[in-house]
Amino acid sequence: DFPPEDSDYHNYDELTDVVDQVVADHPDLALKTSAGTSHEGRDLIAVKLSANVETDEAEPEVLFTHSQHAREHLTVEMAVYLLETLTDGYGSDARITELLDGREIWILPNVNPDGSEYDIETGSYRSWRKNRQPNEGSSAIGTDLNRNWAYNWGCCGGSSGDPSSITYRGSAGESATEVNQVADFVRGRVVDGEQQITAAIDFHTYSELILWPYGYTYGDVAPGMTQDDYDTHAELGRLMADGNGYTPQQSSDLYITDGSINDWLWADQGIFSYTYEMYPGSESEGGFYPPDDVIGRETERNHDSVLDLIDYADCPYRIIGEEQ
Ligand SMILES: NS(=O)(=O)N[C@@H](Cc1ccccc1)C(=O)O
Ligand SMILES: [Ca+2]
Ligand SMILES: [Zn+2]
Repeated sequence: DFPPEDSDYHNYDELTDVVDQVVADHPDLALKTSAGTSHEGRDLIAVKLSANVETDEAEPEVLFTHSQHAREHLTVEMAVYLLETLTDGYGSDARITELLDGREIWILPNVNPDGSEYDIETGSYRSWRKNRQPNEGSSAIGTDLNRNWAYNWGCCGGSSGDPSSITYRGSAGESATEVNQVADFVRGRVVDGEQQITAAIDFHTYSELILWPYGYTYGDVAPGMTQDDYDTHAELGRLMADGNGYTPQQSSDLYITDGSINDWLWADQGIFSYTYEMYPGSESEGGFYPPDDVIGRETERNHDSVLDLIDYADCPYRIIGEEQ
């Protein structure tokens, strides 16, 4: 479990309890389903939020994923914040009500539960990042989920081929159990040939950044990314950064990565895709393990920015004045 001084963080069982409570309190707005099972057998929880949640309505869909990286526990708290705020606010907050009436929101609050539990199981943090899947021919455990997505996998020096590296890309795209199953979940949202999810945020810590694709190349435009596509990503990224004070940039401005979720969501599925690197801005402010007394402030900080993404999900190109 978490160290006693950080008891406000949710371990996997406590997260499950929160999900079950939210669904029990709001059965017309929240539906618990599953994106599959982790390597060690934990449920990859998926929660759908929408008015008339039992019905698959013709409404734009949005995807939020959390905790690809095990030690980035504040991202699970971000999911808890969204689950509670978006349901409790329905009927009282005008903007939340409007968005739940016209959108279908998928929250996957922990896509690497094995890694998260491993990081805290001794009561002292292990700085674990990867999943807990063994690697054939090596004693080193784990794949970096955010280098295992199958668009331009391993193309460009943005990941490692060494199983002991913390950025190990796996043996092939989607070789990681959790990546394969979340990718299947997303592919499952293609209805009559059209991907219903139009926008996504993958939550990480830390550095206070909003990142958009591509990560595999320094170029703004590249195959599958026109100038309009790029400008739309950038303008929506900048709008969201206005709301939370993070720094907006193309992810390759940080460093080149290959096999990231953002590149796959955009290039393979046509989903406008972002990474939020949450608080803190630096190692000196707590790095991957900020104290639990910042959870309330640093999750609420993203309230307006997240609602902006949900708002624009009907047609992200609106933000550059295009219909497309
Ligand atoms: N959370 S982090 O410290 O691992 N940083 C992320 C940053 C990142 C996220 C998405 C695309 C490119 C880069 C990473 O996957 O390296
Ligand atoms: Ca609905
Ligand atoms: Zn991360």
